[in-house]
Amino acid sequence: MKAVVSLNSGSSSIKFSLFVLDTQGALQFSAGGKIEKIGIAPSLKVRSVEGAILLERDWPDGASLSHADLLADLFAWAAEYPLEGREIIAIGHRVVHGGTEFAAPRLIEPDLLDALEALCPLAPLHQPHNLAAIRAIAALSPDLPQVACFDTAFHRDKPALAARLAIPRALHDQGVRRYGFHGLSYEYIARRLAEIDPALASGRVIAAHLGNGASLCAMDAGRSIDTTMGFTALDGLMMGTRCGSLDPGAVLHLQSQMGMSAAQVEELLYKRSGLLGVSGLSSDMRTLAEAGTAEAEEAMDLFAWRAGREAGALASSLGGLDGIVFTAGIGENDAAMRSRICRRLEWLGLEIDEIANAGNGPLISLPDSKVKAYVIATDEERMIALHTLKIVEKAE
Ligand SMILES: Nc1ncnc2c1ncn2[C@@H]1O[C@H](COP(=O)(O)OP(=O)(O)O)[C@@H](O)[C@H]1O
Ligand SMILES: CC(=O)OP(=O)(O)O
Ligand SMILES: [Mg+2]
Repeated sequence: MKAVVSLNSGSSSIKFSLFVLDTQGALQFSAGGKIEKIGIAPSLKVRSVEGAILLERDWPDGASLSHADLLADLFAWAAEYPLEGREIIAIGHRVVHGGTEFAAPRLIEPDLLDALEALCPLAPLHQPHNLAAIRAIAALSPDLPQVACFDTAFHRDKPALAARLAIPRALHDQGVRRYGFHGLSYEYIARRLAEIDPALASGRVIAAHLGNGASLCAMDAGRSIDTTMGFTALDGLMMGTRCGSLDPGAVLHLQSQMGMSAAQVEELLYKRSGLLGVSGLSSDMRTLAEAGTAEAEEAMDLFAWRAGREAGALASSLGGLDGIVFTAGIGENDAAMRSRICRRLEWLGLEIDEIANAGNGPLISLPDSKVKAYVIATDEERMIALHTLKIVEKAE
């Protein structure tokens, strides 16, 4: 039986899935799992389709373990995994930045890898890990087709204004423009919403991907017309360790008046800001929710305030709002944070159903609410597998 593997290296997690092709040619989930809390205390869990735990590991003192260290462990386990007649025909990867050139999934070739390498400075928490995984697999199985699926692709056709930064035109032409990320997640959410609530899916919806990386996407009839991340995945919402939108004057000040180098500013804004920076405690929302300190509380308040503010901006881009969909680690699991954000959107006509919200939905707005709210689990791995299959079938 043919099978496809998806690998999704996020900033704080590595998610992976094995899908098999059924007799109709549809992809069926077979097994998968994730390594989470990378950089804090990583843990790995792999489950079969029946829910049986195939592997569980914890590294309680593993703050120094890198994506590469953990991937090596994962590959060692995967090499022993009994395929039982399943033949892996391709591996698909989430590649966070496709730049101006790559707007659709692509079969990986050495030239492509070199071009994607050049984009590493624009996604330092992601792109190097994405490419390292591709190179590691190419070394282990040089003949296995690998496919790159870009997080930027879903936003490619947004209106020209939403892509432009207010800087000299020549820089836009050189690629300094707003791209947008989390596209595989938004593409999946757009499809799922069309199945769950087709009327809403054809309207004006904000999808809120709230994980360690966090962004919002304004979708008009399922297409991205605006998003909070821009040139890099540093823009927009406050995140686990990233600052989100920041006065560029602050960056100039850090460099010219406080003597920080470009590398130090990069480290500060990508790795020591966001929830971690404001709480002084952790980048992980679960830890903050249990902390009970004033700083942790303020970090969570700021997260909700910023999400409400950016949602207001996207509602303006959409010319109104019919619904909001929460997804990713925080969006799918953190009822208290969803409630805080929804209450900030009451002025748009959103009335949250606190009981449904406490049960994680899927519908978490009251029946008379003018704006609907849903919780929908994202599945970037399935989206990657779908794209990968299409590319390898085309190449055959
Ligand atoms: N049950 C939960 N309750 C609250 N927050 C959660 C829960 N599960 C995961 N999270 C939060 O989700 C975030 C990680 O999201 P995830 O989408 O897995 O990250 P990544 O962006 O690395 O893929 C962390 O802040 C984590 O605390
Ligand atoms: C683009 C991005 O921020 O991804 P992640 O949520 O995996 O960190
Ligand atoms: Mg993510």
